[in-house]
Amino acid sequence: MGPHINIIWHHTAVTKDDRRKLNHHKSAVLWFTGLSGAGKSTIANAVEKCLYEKGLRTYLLDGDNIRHGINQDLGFSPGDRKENIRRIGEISKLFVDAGMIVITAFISPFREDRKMARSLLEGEEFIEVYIKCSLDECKKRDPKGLYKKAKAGEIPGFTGISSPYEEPKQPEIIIESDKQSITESVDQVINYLVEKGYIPD
Ligand SMILES: Nc1ncnc2c1ncn2[C@@H]1O[C@H](COP(=O)(O)OS(=O)(=O)O)[C@@H](OP(=O)(O)O)[C@H]1O
Ligand SMILES: Nc1ncnc2c1ncn2[C@@H]1O[C@H](COP(=O)(O)OP(=O)(O)O)[C@@H](O)[C@H]1O
Repeated sequence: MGPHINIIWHHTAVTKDDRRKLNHHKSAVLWFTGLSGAGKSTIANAVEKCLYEKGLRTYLLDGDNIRHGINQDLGFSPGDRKENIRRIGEISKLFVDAGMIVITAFISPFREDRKMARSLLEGEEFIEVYIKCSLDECKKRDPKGLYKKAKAGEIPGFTGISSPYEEPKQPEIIIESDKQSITESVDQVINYLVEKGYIPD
């Protein structure tokens, strides 16, 4: 018997659908995944700004920021990354329930962990966005100098260098950030949301 044995789900008087109606748009999570330096934060911020300017309700969960707060107890072992992604998945679910468009920007390198995050949400609420960028280009960009440190052996288990990144097999959106501009990437995400009926045109 687990610790949940005497805990019973309480249905709320105001529902997710009620909150979506109030917002005039659907709620979902845009789950960005990709190597360090691929452009997750840059594109996620630009997408959020665009959605905000359209008057839509959004919230951005970004790797570095979350690791300063709720996930400050976690490191980068596979087990800690799994727990990181599980918590982000649960937090995303709460925001989706609140009627918002959530954007997450985490490396989330393991397919199984992303699958678990997807399974927490309903059908079309989880939109996987693969920020595809060659490792060479990420190393060249190295916006935080982390690849340099990893190469010098100063960061153990660094994704792409000494820890694997498992590419998504069937993401809803693929952004090739080493081939397309930030503006093109933002348009691609917005067009997807409009075409699939998440947000009004
Ligand atoms: N070992 C190791 N591997 C990868 N990344 C590392 C590591 N140590 C620190 N960092 C910095 O932490 C950011 C990644 O955190 P995430 O929460 O997105 O990682 S994960 O999804 O749990 O794998 C990552 O941010 P981004 O560069 O924005 O991706 C790095 O700045
Ligand atoms: N086409 C592009 N799309 C996204 N980022 C780009 C692009 N071209 C150059 N960059 C730069 O690459 C870096 C990506 O860093 P960041 O967004 O922090 O990546 P991540 O969050 O994936 O680690 C930024 O300095 C950004 O300005």
